[in-house]
Amino acid sequence: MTDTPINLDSLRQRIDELDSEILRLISDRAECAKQVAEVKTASDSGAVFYRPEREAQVLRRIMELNPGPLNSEEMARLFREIMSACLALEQPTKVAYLGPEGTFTQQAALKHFGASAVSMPMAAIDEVFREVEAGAVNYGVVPVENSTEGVVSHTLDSFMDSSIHICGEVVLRIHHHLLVADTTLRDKISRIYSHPQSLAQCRKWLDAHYPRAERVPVSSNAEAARMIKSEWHSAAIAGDMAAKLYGLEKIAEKIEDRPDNSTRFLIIGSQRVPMSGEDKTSIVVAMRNQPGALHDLLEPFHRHQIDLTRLETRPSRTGVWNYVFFIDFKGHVDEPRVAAVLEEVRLRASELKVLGSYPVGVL
Ligand SMILES: O=C(O)C(=O)C[C@]1(C(=O)O)C=C[C@@H](O)C=C1
Repeated sequence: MTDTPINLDSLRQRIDELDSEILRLISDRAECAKQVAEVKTASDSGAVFYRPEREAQVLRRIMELNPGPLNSEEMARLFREIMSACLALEQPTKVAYLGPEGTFTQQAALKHFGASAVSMPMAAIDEVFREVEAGAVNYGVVPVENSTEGVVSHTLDSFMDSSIHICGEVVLRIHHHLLVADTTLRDKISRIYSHPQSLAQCRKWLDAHYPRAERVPVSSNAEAARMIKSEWHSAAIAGDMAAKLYGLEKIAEKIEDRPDNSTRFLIIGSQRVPMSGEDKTSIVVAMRNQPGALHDLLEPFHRHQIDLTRLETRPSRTGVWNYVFFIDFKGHVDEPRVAAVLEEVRLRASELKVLGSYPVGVL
């Protein structure tokens, strides 16, 4: 063998050299981002620093180019953080989310904006909307649908009376754990706290393992985690963030009934987002209460071969129109075929509101 033997010292020396190179490259990138901010500020008095379409393109490109051995999601997560830090140099980004601290919505905000954004918990979904509308924060994060439990109706209702746009989406795998405090008597658990949706998502597991424990619904998983600190006979169902925040121990992990349990969150803001190349559009449509209304609404989508990804019906609160449909489909309002469909739908509907076109979630 002619190869020099590889030893720990020489490998670490190589890692040091690479780190120096990475450090220089990240610093160069950050300098570039600062210059981008100057260009944006010079060309527009109301400069918009966060660009969801560009971020989606950067992450998709990285995932495509990734040579391994790190997997593409992992690599994108690293770049997510680099971009988050670069954006913070341009402008500190304030993000309101449905709190309290430790909820899955906070985890979604972190996943989407990275750790350099400043995230602020709000007590209710409409408060998140209000903070964004008032300009007190730059963006908001709210849950919209869960794969097991369905739609979050508060969020859909909030869109009906708001001028807010959807700027992005993020999908989070939801893993629930049974948590206890160090003072909990584990063989005496008689009460289990959690958000009603989480209790529902773990119903079968609870039936099998704690059939006699009282299930107590509370306003959030994080609140459940906080409450059990002072009750020796209680446990909570919550996620990793809440467990860490309140220093709780997981006595059973991933107890959700469906392994593919996930929640989709929306990023809301006041800007319209240009095309990223792989986009979705959300609209809300009111139709007259007459036979065939749903068919009339969907027919143009079918004819123009536009993929619907979600269709939700909500009772109209005005009383005049009985049907209000929330529709998500693939495509962006700036694409001619999407514009054509929306023109047709506008003629058939009594009201049509485009909630936003935004990049399909990358991470
Ligand atoms: O390209 C831009 O507009 C930038 O501001 C740069 C950058 C980046 O770091 O790549 C940072 C923030 C934006 O949200 C998008 C991208």
